[in-house]
Amino acid sequence: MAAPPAIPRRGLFIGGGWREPSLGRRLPVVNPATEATIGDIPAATGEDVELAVSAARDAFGHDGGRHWSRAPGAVRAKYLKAIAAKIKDKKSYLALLETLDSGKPLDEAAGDMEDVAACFEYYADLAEALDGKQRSPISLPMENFESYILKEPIGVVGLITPWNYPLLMATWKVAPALAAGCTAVLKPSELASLTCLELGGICAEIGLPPGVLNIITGLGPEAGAPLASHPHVDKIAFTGSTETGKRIMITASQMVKPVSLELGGKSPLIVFDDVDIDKAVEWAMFGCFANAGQVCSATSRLLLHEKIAKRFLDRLVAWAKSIKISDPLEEGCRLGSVVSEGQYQKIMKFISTARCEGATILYGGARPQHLKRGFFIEPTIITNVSTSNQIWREEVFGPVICVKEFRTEREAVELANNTHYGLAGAVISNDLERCERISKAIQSGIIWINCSQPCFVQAPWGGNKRSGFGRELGEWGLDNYLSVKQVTKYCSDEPYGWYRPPSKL
Ligand SMILES: NC(=O)c1ccc[n+]([C@@H]2O[C@H](COP(=O)([O-])OP(=O)(O)OC[C@H]3O[C@@H](n4cnc5c(N)ncnc54)[C@H](O)[C@@H]3O)[C@@H](O)[C@H]2O)c1
Ligand SMILES: C[N+](C)(C)CC=O
Repeated sequence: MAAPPAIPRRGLFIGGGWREPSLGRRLPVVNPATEATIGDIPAATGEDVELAVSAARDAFGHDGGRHWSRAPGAVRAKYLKAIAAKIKDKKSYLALLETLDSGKPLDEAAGDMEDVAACFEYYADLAEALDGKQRSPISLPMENFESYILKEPIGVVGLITPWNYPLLMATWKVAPALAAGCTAVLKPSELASLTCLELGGICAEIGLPPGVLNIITGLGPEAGAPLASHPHVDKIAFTGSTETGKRIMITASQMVKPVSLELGGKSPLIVFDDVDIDKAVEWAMFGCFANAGQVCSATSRLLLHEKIAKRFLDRLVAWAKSIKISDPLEEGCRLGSVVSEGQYQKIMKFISTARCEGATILYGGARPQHLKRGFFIEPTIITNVSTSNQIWREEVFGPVICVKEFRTEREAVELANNTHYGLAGAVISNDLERCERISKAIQSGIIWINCSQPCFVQAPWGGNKRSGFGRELGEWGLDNYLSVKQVTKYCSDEPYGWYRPPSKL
């Protein structure tokens, strides 16, 4: 087992340096796998938000934007590549910090750090390519006019992120925002901020111009809300719960401020009767038990064809029993703790409500007996679920899967769409035409065929319905931070000729 590193004591990262929070307050960092307090983070308030936004605004306009916002994309790409290189150098250390902070298995945290570096590299390439996309001409129906497009950074952006993939979710916003030429204030979740603060250290090491990225930690209402409502923040990009997303949208609407929202989900996985059962079971497990089910796109509603349901569930229970649940630093751990005591209590309440509403806890539903401390929950499989049950309707954000059977393809699609959410969906079948039909019929932003959860930086990510709007990743992720300006030129020597010239006296 890897030896835990000392937790660095960081300040807020503002204007390229570290600052103590204005009110001098700090929040404890608790390792959810041991319940021990291992450090603390600064608790920013409105005063700190002011400083961070002002630093970002100065950096945006500094020297007429020549050093950042109006610099060639190739200049910004150099910094993004340098950040990626540092992330790679520090991968093991950052993964350890992420695990200690969030409870996720060390193998998963290491994978996240690889994805973080890849995301910075990807947006470095898009920043470079942006230069070639400037002044792209628009074809017009009148020859005495010429028009072209400028893609400009939106300005100062507020980036508010959750705890489930702390550095990765921050990177999905920071990398494209910086690639576009924006300057940013990042507010990570108070439940897991350590690696985001380390990103501040990396920015200082590589010499990112001061104020281009500012990182303020603290509570949502105290640090996130003033950022969302700040009149000098030009856009808010938010990932988190649907409830907080609604609040952000209301606040932003007062200033007609653009928002992009990546919110919760309750995604379906449909399994037909023509599949290799063990292969499908593994995807069902990965779809809902990876990261202890704390995944926005978790396929937490499992729809099984009635012909295979019994066999499938027997195998699912057998596979679930074999998951190594342990301290997330232990080698081979596949289920760590959930992020906090609050999240543990919330998940347990979902399970007890499911039981009270008549559902069956087929497997799990409790703390694993061999782990006396830490916020661990067994992988939990719930059957006899009705579509009116809370466990069917609401996002649990824990290692809990609920199951229903279906007879026909139509019934499967109806059940899949029986949700206010629309982030993702998955189908497993050997009939690829059927998979294509279902891909079109499910109302969500992402569909997986014969798998669940793989995520690539090149492909768009985002939801429909109450899972939010806007798309991150890929070129769509860059567009989130660009404003499109039309420039139209009159290019004839002739007068326009709409009005008669005044008669000469
Ligand atoms: N769609 C996606 O891509 C995606 C990805 C990851 C997580 N999520 C969702 O995130 C949720 C879990 O994350 P969470 O518990 O951190 O969500 P949350 O909404 O509680 O918090 C998210 C962030 O918002 C901040 N915040 C809280 N109240 C605020 C306020 N009033 N004003 C401004 N900021 C405020 C928090 O401090 C945190 O930084 C789940 O619903 C999950 O599905 C979605
Ligand atoms: C796509 N993923 C799993 C990294 C983030 C969603 O919570």
